[in-house]
Amino acid sequence: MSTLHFRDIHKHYARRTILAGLELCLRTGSCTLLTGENGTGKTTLLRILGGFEKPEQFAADTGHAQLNWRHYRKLLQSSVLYLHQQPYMFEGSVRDNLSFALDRSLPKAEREQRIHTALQWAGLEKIADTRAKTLSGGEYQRVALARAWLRQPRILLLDEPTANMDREARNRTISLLRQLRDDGMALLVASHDPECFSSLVNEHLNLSAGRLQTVTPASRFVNMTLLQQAS
Ligand SMILES: Nc1ncnc2c1ncn2[C@@H]1O[C@H](COP(=O)(O)OP(=O)(O)OP(=O)(O)O)[C@@H](O)[C@H]1O
Repeated sequence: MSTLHFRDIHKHYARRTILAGLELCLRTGSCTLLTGENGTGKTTLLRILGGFEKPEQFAADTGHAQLNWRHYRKLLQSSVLYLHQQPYMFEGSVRDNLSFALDRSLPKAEREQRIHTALQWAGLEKIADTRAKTLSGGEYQRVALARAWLRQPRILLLDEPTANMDREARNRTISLLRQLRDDGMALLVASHDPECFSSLVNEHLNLSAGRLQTVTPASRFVNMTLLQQAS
C-alpha cells in the first residue's frame, strides 16, 4: 500500500463551512502542494491532518483498513508530523533540540551518533551549540527538518515552510525536503509560492470554497509502503 486516502472531511467554524466534504490522497515518496487564497482553510486542513483540530466528519482509507477519526488519532502519534510556519524550539541548544526528537531509551552513544548525523544532514554543525531560540527563520526550519529526519514520520505536513526566507535559505530547505521525499516520506506543503516548490512537487492542489481542485496531477510515485502498520 502506498497511499493514504482521506475522504469526506468537513469542518465548520460557527456557521461557516471551511472544508466541505474534502477528499485528498497522500502518497509515499511524493510531495503534494496545497495552495489557495488567504482564509480558504489550508492551515485548518493541516491542523486536522496533524490532529490539532477535530473535524465534524472524517474518514480515511489505507487500502487495507478504514480509519475513523479515533483510529486516525492513534496512527498520528507514530506516523504524522506537523511543522508549523514558526516551528517550536525548546530552551537549550540546537543539539538539545535534536535530542528531544529521539527516543529517551536509546543508549547515550547512539543518541550522540544520531544527533551528529542529523546536524551534518541539515548543515547545522556550526550552530550545534547555539541557543535554538536565537536562530534565524531559515535555521529554525532546518532544525525542525532535522528533527523530522530523526523522527522519520510517514507523513510530514508543512505550513509555509519557506515563508520570509531569502533565496539561499529557501533552496536549502527545498533540498532537505527533496531528500525526505526521496527517502519515502509523503509531504503535504501549504504555500502561497508554487514557483518555489516547482522542482519538488508531484501534485498541486488548490483549495477553494471548501474543496480541492487539481492544478497539476500526481506525476510520479515511488512504490513504497505507507502506513503498513495501520492495516
Ligand atoms: N479557531 C477558529 N475559530 C474560528 N474561525 C477560525 C478558527 N481558525 C481559523 N478560522 C477561520 O477559518 C478560515 C480559514 O483559516 P485558515 O487559517 O485555515 O486559512 P488559510 O488558508 O491557512 O489562510 P492563510 O493563507 O491566510 O494562512 C479563516 O477565515 C479563519 O479566520
